[in-house]
Amino acid sequence: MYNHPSPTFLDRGVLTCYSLPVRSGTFLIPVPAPWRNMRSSLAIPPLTPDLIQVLIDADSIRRRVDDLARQISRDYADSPQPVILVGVLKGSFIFLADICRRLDIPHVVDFIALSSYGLAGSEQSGNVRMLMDTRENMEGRDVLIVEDILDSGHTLDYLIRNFTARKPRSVKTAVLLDKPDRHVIPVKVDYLGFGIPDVWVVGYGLDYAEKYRTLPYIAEMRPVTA
Ligand SMILES: O=P(O)(O)OC[C@H]1O[C@H](OP(=O)(O)OP(=O)(O)O)[C@H](O)[C@@H]1O
Ligand SMILES: Nc1nc2[nH]cnc2c(=O)[nH]1
Repeated sequence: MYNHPSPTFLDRGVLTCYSLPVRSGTFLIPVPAPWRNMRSSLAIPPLTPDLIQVLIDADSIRRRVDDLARQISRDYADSPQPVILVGVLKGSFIFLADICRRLDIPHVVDFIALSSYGLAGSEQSGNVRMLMDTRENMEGRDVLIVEDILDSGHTLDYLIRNFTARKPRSVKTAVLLDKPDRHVIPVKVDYLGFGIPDVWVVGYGLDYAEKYRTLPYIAEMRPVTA
C-alpha cells in the first residue's frame, strides 16, 4: 500500500517552499510571502490513491467539536466533581484531545484500551476484551466516554455496562462518527458529531492498519481487495 506522504516546509534562503513527497521524488511549491506565517493551515495533506474523497473537512470537524464542547460544558456545569473523560484507545485520542481543551468545566482525562476477539479484516466481533483499564475511581462521578466511531455498538455497549457496574453518578457517551446502517446493538449516544454512510473512514484518529490516523480530515477509503 502507498504510504501517506507528510508534507513539510523548507526554508531555501529567502524562499519558503511547501515540500510534498510524491512517488517519483519531491515537489517543491513556493509559498507566497504573506502566507509564510500560516504554515499549519497550508499543510493539508493531499489524498493518496487509497483514499476516495474527503468526507468531513478539518474546518467542519473543528466547528462541530466546538458545538459539542459547548453542549457538554453546559450540561455538566453543576457536576459536583470533575467529570471523568474516558478516551477509548486508540482511535479517540485526537477527538479527546480537541474536545477536552475546549471544555470550560473541571474535568480529568483517563483512557481505556480494548480489543475484539475474532477480528476478520476490519470487521468487529461482539467479544470485547479489556487490554488496559482506566485509573480513576468512578464511584459517584460523572463519566463521559469519548469514542471516535460507533459501528456495531459492541464496544460502547460493553463500556456502558462495565462502567455502570462501578456505581458512577452518570455514564454518558460522546461519539464523533456514527454509522447507523451498521448497528447490531442499540446504544445511546448523548453527544454525536456526524452520521456517516457505511464506508471505511480514516483520519482524525481513525486508522487503516495503523495508517492515516493523523490526517486532519475524515476521508473515505477505497475498499481493499484481497
Ligand atoms: O461499534 P463497534 O463495532 O464496537 O466499533 C467501534 C470501535 O472500533 C474501533 O476501534 P478499533 O478496534 O478499530 O481500535 P482502534 O481505535 O485502536 O483503531 C473504534 O475506535 C471503536 O472503538
Ligand atoms: N478506522 C476505522 N475504524 C472503524 N471501526 C468501525 N468502522 C470504522 C471505520 O470506518 N474506520
